[in-house]
Amino acid sequence: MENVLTIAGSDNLAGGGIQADLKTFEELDVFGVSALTSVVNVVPGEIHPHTLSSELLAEQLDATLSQLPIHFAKIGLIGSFSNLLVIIKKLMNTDIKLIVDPVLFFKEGTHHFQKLYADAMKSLLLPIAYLVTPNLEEAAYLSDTSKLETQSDIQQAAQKIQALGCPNVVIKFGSRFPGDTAYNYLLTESGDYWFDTPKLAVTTTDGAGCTFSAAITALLARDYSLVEAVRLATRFVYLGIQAGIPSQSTPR
Ligand SMILES: Nc1ncnc2c1ncn2[C@@H]1O[C@H](COP(=O)(O)OP(=O)(O)O)[C@@H](O)[C@H]1O
Ligand SMILES: Cc1ncc(COP(=O)(O)O)c(N)n1
Repeated sequence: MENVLTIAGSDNLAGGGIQADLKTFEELDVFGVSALTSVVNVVPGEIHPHTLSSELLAEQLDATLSQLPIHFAKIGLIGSFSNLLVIIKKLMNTDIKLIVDPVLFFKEGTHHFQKLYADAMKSLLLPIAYLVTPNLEEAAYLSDTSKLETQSDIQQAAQKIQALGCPNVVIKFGSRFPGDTAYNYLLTESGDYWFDTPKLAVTTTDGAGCTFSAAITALLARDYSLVEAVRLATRFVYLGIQAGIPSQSTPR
């Protein structure tokens, strides 16, 4: 069984974050290991992140990478500029493929946006990543585009993000795009692909993005092609949302 690493935050409700990643890895038959960047409390309408020190993150990465062969790592909430630098330092000269879920904008609630760290993600992390999986707001930020309203806007944004140095880009426009269909758009160096499912009229989408990128990571580690991994991950997330349990504060 392949080992797969997630570098992410803890989500107290376990819809997203490291909990979602490890559960997804388990479900998809890879052995998940973790490096925790932060502890997040999701309270109604707000995200309260408590970021761990970069020394602690570095120690976790050293301990894991020195003991286990890892070929794929998923990066979720990083939490600070100094944590981002640690991740780059520890992973840049390895052959580990990095799947980056930017986690700059949460649908679970508002939180303080760190521009220094978001910009460093563009200039330092994406050039060493294999795949980046932004949601609609993150795609707008990373591509410096003010409005993503049509499918052609999404294609152009993906090209701009690819030009930052990351060969593969999937833009998720599930919850934030009007209409009855949830789309994922994949741009690779050899072609582009659309994946769609009906949009579910439910509120159980917390953690959908984390689960999506964790599923792609697990499937890549199991030797699926990128296109097949995105196709299966789209279906996996759809079934997960359908089976989701609403929290008491979520309107039904
Ligand atoms: N209402 C929905 N119905 C069906 N699928 C959805 C819905 N909302 C999100 N998804 C799926 O969840 C994934 C994550 O989308 P989204 O919620 O936009 O991103 P994030 O969780 O990163 O903010 C998408 O790829 C999409 O396939
Ligand atoms: C620690 C942490 N990281 C990320 C998310 C966002 O999850 P998503 O964008 O998948 O809804 C979350 N809720 N908690």
